[in-house]
Amino acid sequence: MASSSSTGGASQDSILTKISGQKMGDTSDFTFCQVASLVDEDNLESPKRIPQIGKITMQDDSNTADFNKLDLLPQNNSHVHKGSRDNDLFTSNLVKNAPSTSEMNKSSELGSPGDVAVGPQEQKQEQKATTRKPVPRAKFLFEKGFSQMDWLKRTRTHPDLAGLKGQSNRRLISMDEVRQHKTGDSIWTVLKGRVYNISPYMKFHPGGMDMLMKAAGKDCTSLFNKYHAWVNAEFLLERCLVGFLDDNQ
Ligand code: HEM
Repeated sequence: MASSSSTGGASQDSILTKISGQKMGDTSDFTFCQVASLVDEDNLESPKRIPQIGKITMQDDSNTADFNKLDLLPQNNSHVHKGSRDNDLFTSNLVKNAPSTSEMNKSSELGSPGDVAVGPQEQKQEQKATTRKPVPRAKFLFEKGFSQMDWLKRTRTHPDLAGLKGQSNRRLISMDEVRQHKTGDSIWTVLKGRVYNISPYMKFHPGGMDMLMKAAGKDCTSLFNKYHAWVNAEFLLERCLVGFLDDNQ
C-alpha cells in the first residue's frame, strides 16, 4: 500500500512520478493521497467507536413483537389437515419452507430489521447473551396414523377397501345407485367416470373429512378439480373402486 512515508526510496518515487506525472505527497492528485489507517495509533479511543454502533437500535414498526404477531405459519389455514405431515408425500411441500416460530424468534432476537449491522465479534456476544431454548415448532393438529403414507400402507394390506364382498368392480353403476350410498362404511362418489367408495379414505383425506363428505353420493369431479386437479386419485383410490358410472341411465 502506498504510504506517505518516503521509505520507498528515490527509484520507487520516480516510478510513481512517471506513472502519475506527479510526486507522492502531492495532495492535488487523489491517486496518491494518504489513506488513514483504520486504527488511529495516536488516538486509542478510535477502535471503540465501531462496537458502539451495535448498541444503536432504530425504533420502527417492524420490531420483534410485531414479527411474532405475523401469521406466516399455516396453523390458521382453513384447510386444517389431520395426521402427521412429517412423512406426507403429498403435502409436505406446502409447509417445508415456512419459517418456524423458533426460527422467527431466533431471528428477532439476533436483531430486528431496523438494527444497524454489527461486526462478527459483536454478533457472537449478542447471540450468547440472548440465545434461549428453541420454542417447539407449531404443527398441525394431525391425527396420528392417518398420513398419506399410512393410507398407502392400508391400501396394500386391507383385503376389501371398496366393500365389494367378492363382487366385481367392473360393473356399470347408475347415478341413482350412487346417491343411495352416503353414510357409514359405504360412501360412494363419482370421479372422472369411476365410482369409488371413499368411506375408508375419509380420515386420511388431507383436506379434511368435512370437505370429502361434500362428495358423498355425488359426482365430485368438478369439486375435485377445483381444489386439486393435480392429485392422482386414480392411484390413491385404486383399491376403493366400486365400478364405472353408467352414463346411459
Ligand atoms: C374424492 C377423492 C379425493 C381425493 C383422493 C383427494 C385427495 C386429496 C389430497 C391427496 C390432498 C392433498 C393435496 C396437496 O396437498 O396438494 C387433498 C387436499 C384437499 N382436498 Fe381433496 N381429495 C378428494 C376429494 C376432494 C373433494 C371432493 C374436495 C372438496 C369438496 C376436496 C378438498 C380438498 C381440500 C380443500 C384440500 C386441501 C388443499 C390444501 O391443503 O390447500 N378433496 N385432497
